[in-house]
Amino acid sequence: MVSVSAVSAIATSPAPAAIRPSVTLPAWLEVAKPRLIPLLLATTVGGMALTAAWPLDSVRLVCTLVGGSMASAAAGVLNCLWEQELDGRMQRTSRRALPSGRLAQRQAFALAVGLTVASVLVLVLGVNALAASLALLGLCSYVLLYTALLKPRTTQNIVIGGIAGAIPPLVGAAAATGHLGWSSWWLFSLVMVWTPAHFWALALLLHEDYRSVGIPMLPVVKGLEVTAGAIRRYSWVTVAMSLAGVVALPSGGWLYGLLVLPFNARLLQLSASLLEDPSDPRRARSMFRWSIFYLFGICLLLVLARTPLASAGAPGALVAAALHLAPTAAA
Ligand code: HEM
Ligand SMILES: CC(C)=CCC/C(C)=C/CC/C(C)=C/COP(=O)(O)OP(=O)(O)O
Repeated sequence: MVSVSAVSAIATSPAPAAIRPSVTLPAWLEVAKPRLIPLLLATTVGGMALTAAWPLDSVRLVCTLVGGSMASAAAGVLNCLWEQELDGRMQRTSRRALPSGRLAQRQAFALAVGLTVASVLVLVLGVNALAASLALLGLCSYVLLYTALLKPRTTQNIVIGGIAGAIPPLVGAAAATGHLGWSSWWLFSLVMVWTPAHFWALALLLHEDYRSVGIPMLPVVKGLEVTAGAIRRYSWVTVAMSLAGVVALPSGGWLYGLLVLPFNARLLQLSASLLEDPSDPRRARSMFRWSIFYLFGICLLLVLARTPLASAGAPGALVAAALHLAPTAAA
C-alpha cells in the first residue's frame, strides 16, 4: 500500500512511476490495507459512544475492535485479490504484493479466509451475532458491491459503495446494545456523505492513473471542475449532517456541537479553496488529509461528549453557577 506521503509524491512529481512507498510492509500485512483500519475502528468506537450502553466493558470492547480489524483486513485482502490485474496496470498500485509477485494468490486467499473465520468467531463468541453479521455485510459490500460491481461501471461507485465504509459505526452500536438505534444510522449516514469529499479529493490527484486503466472515477468522466463542485456540495451536506450529532448523542451533545464547529469551518474552507483551482494538487491533498483528520476528530468528540464532565450537563451547571453568583455580586 502507498502511504499518504506517497500520495504527496503523486501530486507533485511529474513522473508518478518513480514513486516509492515511504514504508515497505511485509507482503501479508500490506494486502490487508492496515493504514485504513485505525479510522474504521474510530468510527466503530463512535458508534458505541452514541449508545446508552457506553462505556462498554473492556472484553466486549477489545473483541469488537479485534473482530472488526480482522474483517476489514480480510476485505482488504479480497479487494487486492480481485484487483490484482488492475493494480498491476496502475502506477500507484503496481508495486503491491500480488501484482509484483511478493505474495502468491493462494497464500492471500488462505489469509482472507483465515481472517474472515477468525473475525466471525471473535465477534460471535465475544460480542454478539448482530455485530458479526454486520461486519460480514461490510466485508461483502466492499468486495462485491463496491470493488466488483460498481467501481468499474459508474462515477457514483464511491457514493453507493460508501455503504461499505459506513458499516463500522453500526458494528459498534450493535456490539454495545445488540440493536441499531437511529443514532447509529446517523453516524452511518455521516460517513456516507463524508466519503465523496474524502475520495474525490484523492481522485483529483490520481485521475490520470484511473483514466489510463478505464476506471470511471468522477474526475475522469466529468472533469476536475465538476468533481470539485461535487466535493463542495458533499462538504456542505457533511457539515449539516455532523450538526445532527448534537441530538444523536444521549448526553454531552452541547460539547460536541461546540467543538465540531472548527472542524466544519476548515472542511468548508478547504472545499471552497479546491473549487477555486481544482487542478492544484496541494489543495486536493490538503482536502484529502483534512477528510481523514475530520472523521477522526468527529469520533473523538463523540467519545469526549460521553465523559462524565460533559455528561453532567455543563451548560446547565454554568447557568446554575451564574445564578448562584448573581445575588452575591448584587449584594
Ligand atoms: C468507497 C469508499 C472509499 C474509497 C473509494 C476510499 C479510497 C481510498 C484510497 C484509494 C486511499 C489511498 C490508499 C492508498 O494509499 O493506497 C484511501 C486512503 C485512506 N482512506 Fe479511504 N476510501 C473510502 C472510504 C474510507 C473510509 C470509510 C475510511 C475510514 C473510515 C477510509 C480511511 C482512509 C484512510 C485512513 C486513508 C489513508 C491511508 C494511508 O495513510 O495511507 N476510507 N482511501
Ligand atoms: C465492517 C467492515 C469490515 C467494513 C469494511 C470497510 C472497508 C474495508 C472499507 C474500505 C473502503 C476503502 C478504503 C476503499 C479503497 O478503495 P479502493 O479499493 O478503490 O482503493 P485502492 O485503489 O487503493 O485499492
